[in-house]
Amino acid sequence: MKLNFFKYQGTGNDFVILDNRNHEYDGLTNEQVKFLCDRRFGIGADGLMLLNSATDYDFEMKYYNSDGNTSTMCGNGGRCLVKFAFHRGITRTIYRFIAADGLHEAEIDMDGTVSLKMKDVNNIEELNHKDFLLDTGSPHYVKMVNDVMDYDVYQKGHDIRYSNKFAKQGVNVNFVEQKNDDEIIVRTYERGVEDETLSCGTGVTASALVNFHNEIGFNEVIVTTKGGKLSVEYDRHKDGNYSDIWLCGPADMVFAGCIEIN
Ligand SMILES: N[C@@H](CCC[C@H](N)C(=O)O)C(=O)O
Repeated sequence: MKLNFFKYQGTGNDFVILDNRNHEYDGLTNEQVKFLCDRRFGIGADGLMLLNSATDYDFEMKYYNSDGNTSTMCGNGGRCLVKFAFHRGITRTIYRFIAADGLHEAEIDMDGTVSLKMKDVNNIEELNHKDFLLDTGSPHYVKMVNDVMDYDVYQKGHDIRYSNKFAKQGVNVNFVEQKNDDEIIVRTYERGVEDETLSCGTGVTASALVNFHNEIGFNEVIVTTKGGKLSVEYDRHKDGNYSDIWLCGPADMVFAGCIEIN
């Protein structure tokens, strides 16, 4: 089968995207997804997305990790898919699309920045004063550390991800250093890639929520990742819940091509 693909990246979190509005790629197998994401034998990416058509929405986002399995929400992927939809002629002031965790809204700014509204977050489990567990569309473990750039993200991330508590469902593991009240650095070990990626949108969101600077009301946290900067805006409520969470940053096409797969 010949496949027309598009490669996008959002702060270095990279994705193969297929336009599946005419159901051309409905039969894609997990093995084929794994092959397409392979950095040596395939195109190379952290994940693959299908742009599906959807009644009542602008489109549907279907997400696969690079291990070939479908997964939950991907924040950087969602932002890239909105830019892709725009490039494919779906132009909206506010996009409304459906993903594994429900409805998302998104906007593309004049400078090309894509802002994506994430699901509300109601439960943050504080394991101790440095370790937290929450779901921002995908499950995330957030660990506050010092000198995150010198941290062994692969080994420590792997240890937590494969610990008894998470062995079955898996978890993404974020290591976070606080720079200022409203600035953090985040490195993430991603489930389904089973390695560190340059950036993880749902992980950046989770890390920013844990690091609020205003206990009640509006917060904006600037997040540095290995692949660039993102910002996360949100409202924190007195019951500790979060709403109006927006993940904002660049999302760009890298290249497009055609590949033959078995
Ligand atoms: N890179 C993503 C997260 C993708 C899903 C994750 N690997 C999982 O399986 O939970 C992001 O930008 O959020």
